Amino acid sequence: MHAMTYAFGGLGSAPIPPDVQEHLAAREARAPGDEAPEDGWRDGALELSGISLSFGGVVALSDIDLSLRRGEIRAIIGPNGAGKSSLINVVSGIYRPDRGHVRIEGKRYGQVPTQELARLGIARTFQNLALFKGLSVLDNVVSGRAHAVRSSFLGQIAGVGLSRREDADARDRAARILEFLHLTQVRDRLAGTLPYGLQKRVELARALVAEPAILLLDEPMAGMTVTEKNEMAGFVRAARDQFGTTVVLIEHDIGVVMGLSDRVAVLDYGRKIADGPPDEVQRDQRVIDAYLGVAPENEDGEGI
Ligand SMILES: Nc1ncnc2c1ncn2[C@@H]1O[C@H](COP(=O)(O)OP(=O)(O)OP(=O)(O)O)[C@@H](O)[C@H]1O
Repeated sequence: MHAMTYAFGGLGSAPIPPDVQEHLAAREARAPGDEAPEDGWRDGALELSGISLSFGGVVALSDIDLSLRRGEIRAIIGPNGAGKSSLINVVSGIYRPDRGHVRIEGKRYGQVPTQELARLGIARTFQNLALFKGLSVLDNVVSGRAHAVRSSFLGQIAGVGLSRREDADARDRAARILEFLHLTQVRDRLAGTLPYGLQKRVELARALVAEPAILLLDEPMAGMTVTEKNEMAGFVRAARDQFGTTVVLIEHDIGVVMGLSDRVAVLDYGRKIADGPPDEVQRDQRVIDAYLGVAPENEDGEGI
């Protein structure tokens, strides 16, 4: 059998370490339905049913249903204030919906227990950078393993209370994720000194080192140059391809969204107005009216 490799379509490749191969094999071996299905639950990674959420008189989300297949990249798009971040905040347990529930791997929650997010297999990045700017890139990424070690993160940074085995394991995994995301060269730099695009990539590394089944990305390409966006899109796709991660992506750059996503859900004033493959969604008149503003095809019939 040939060795598994990380492939980046033109960005190079690296061998997949044995423990990651084991992780992938275990995930593949898990039969659909192993997660104690409840009333009609099938083989999805994440499901939102009838989610409604208001802030005072402002309706942020209205009766949202959303079902994610394992390993899909699912974009959530829509105008400013449409409810995209609120949706991610419901999935990550920051907001409790007024109505509806979230199912993660078949288990149903009125409010997702946010302190147990990592244990539930969910990691997220934030719209605004949330790195420890005064720590090295490596230590930032190691902090993404905090859920997996017994000692506290502060103890870990201080080098106190962390078993040598835990420390070695966390650093080893962090180093491999840094290699996966082509960040090895900057691993000892203070995170706050890196260019913005690289800091966003370090955030992705910190989320991925937790080996999440579901990755929530809130505008991971905001403020990036075109080149940085393309690189980031390549890394998100590579993570999905290599680890089977299910990705929820909030992104305003329609070109990136349409090129990267398997399916796209569109929100407008808290309602879901479309949900389907990119080519279908970008031709939906309601989506054009509410968000895209222009027809997706130019006179030559080429897509955007
Ligand atoms: N914590 C909050 N308190 C009060 N109102 C809120 C809160 N969070 C969101 N909202 C309101 O809910 C609505 C949806 O906001 P949300 O941030 O989810 O939209 P969005 O689609 O992510 O927007 P953007 O693209 O600008 O980030 C908006 O009207 C917003 O003002």
